[in-house]
Amino acid sequence: MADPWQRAYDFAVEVARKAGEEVRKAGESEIKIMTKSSTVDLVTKTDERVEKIIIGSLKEEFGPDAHCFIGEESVAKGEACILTDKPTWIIDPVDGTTNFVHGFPFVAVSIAFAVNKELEFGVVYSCLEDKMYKARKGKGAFCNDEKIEVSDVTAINKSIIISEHGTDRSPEKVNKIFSTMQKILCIPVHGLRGSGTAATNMCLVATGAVEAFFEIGIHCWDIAAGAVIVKEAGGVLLDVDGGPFDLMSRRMVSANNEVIAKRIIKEIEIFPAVRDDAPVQKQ
Ligand SMILES: O=P(O)(O)OC[C@@]1(O)O[C@H](CO)[C@@H](O)[C@@H]1O
Ligand SMILES: [Mg+2]
Repeated sequence: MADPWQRAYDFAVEVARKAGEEVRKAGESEIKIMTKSSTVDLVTKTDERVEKIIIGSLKEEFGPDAHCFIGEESVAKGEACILTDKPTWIIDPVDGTTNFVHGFPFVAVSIAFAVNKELEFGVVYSCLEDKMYKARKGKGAFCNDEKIEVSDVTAINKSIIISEHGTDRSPEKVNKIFSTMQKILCIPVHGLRGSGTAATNMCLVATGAVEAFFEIGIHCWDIAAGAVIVKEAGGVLLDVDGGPFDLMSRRMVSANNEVIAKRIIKEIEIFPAVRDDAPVQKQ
């Protein structure tokens, strides 16, 4: 049977490339920085403009009401962040906005597509490196059209692990994050890393450059596309407590295999994160 979402998948790759070109160009001129949830949660006009370009292109191609959208900047402006059974695009126009404003060379456009709450495909365009990562459910994962696979390492002490520290700098959370990192570092692992973009971090798991990436505090738009890419590259996704991965929970361990994932999970100090789909508190 023909793949019902092939056209959408191919179009997502085109749109991600176009969006990434916009981000790349915008990085060459002066960037006006604004903030969102805290003084270190940065956003720029480029994030907003590129999200509009992506959603506008998808609506033009598939019809204005055919699909639903969850976009980082639309949610920041008050749109709902609820994943239903309807075909839904999950978009982060600039993953790694802090990197973007500083010229730190990892910035990604992340576009995923879910139907019946199941991720069908994901596209991550690491636009400064010009690397197009993509994966379609059941059809493997690719970087610039070359098949990619997770590493086959099962020894945690031969691994590189990625985590990030996020934009919530409350001392209790920062303490838990660094305490977890310290424990993992002292297992010891070969190294700890962080690119500053969850989407790119997941692609690094998918290519086998690192064994795992975990984080509490990420959003669905940071990881939806990467989740398909990791899985299709042969990796695993789990919750930070070892339970099943839940896209809206803001907690995730992605790894090359369950042995590595479960060894990391032993060390993770869990702290609360408000779900992406939690009802918005009225003031
Ligand atoms: O706002 P942005 O640039 O899309 O989010 C960037 C980001 O670094 O924030 C998360 C929280 O630490 C990351 O892992 C995520 O990818
Ligand atoms: Mg992001």
